[in-house]
Amino acid sequence: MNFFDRLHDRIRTVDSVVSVGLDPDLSRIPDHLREHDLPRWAFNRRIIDATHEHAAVYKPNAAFYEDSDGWRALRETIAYAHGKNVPVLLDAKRADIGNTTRQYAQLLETADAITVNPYMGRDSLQPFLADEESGVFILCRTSNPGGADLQDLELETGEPLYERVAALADLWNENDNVGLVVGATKPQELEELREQVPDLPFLVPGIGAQGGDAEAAVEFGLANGVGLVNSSRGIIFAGEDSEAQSASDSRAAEPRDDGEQFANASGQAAKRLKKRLNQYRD
Ligand SMILES: O=c1ccn([C@@H]2O[C@H](COP(=O)(O)O)[C@@H](O)[C@H]2O)c(=O)[nH]1
Repeated sequence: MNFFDRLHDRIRTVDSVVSVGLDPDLSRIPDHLREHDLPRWAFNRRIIDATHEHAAVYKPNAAFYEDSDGWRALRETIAYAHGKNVPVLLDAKRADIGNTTRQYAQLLETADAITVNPYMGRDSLQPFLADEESGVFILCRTSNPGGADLQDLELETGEPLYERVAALADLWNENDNVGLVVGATKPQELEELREQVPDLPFLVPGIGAQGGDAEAAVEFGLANGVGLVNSSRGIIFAGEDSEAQSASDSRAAEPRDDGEQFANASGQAAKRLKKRLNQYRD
């Protein structure tokens, strides 16, 4: 079954378009998990237990796993997410010349979908595009301020570069497996791109910590009800405040702190986000 059909089913099952970003910054993982063999895996497992009922996908960003323990943690994380029936979109932003990009495409043997960088052109994406079962999200108009440096450049036709990327992505979508990455910090561009490519689902990052527009993310991010709105730090580190509060409470009174409030807080944050985004769904 094609990735977007699987995603459609998942969205319907959990009534959610929330992509839970698994970016386990080691400096922010709760202290009591640091003694584990693989702290990032210990952290992610608890986050998955707490959030899976609200997750349309998990989106680990490869940047947080690019070392030997990290790759082990990522493998465990993906297998565990699959055990909960949640697809995994690996935010890896890959692509390279032919033989190298074929190596990168092997990432799709474990993940269900991947983000790729279109800068090197079609041949650099070919092995991803050819994988009919997997989803391929092409960076189009990213959420960061510097995204304008190249993506907004006006071509000789008058269109900005990101619109050309969208047009090419539409052309390359021969296997119905292509989506676009468009930041929630760019609501106007989201709207224009939705009009330009009505059938391509978007992955929309940039709400929460980056201050993007959640309503526009839903209104324009979904194609025929399928698309994803991502939050990473806003969900997985939602417990940082409550951990601090609980530490000061336990100094003041007695009690118990099993150190797991961060997971409960992430579950609550995912549930709240799902509810908020669902207000804007048809
Ligand atoms: O344009 C883009 C493309 C990717 N990202 C990634 O999404 C998450 C966002 O994290 P938050 O903590 O919710 O801000 C992160 O992995 C980014 O690398 C993006 O933000 N913008």
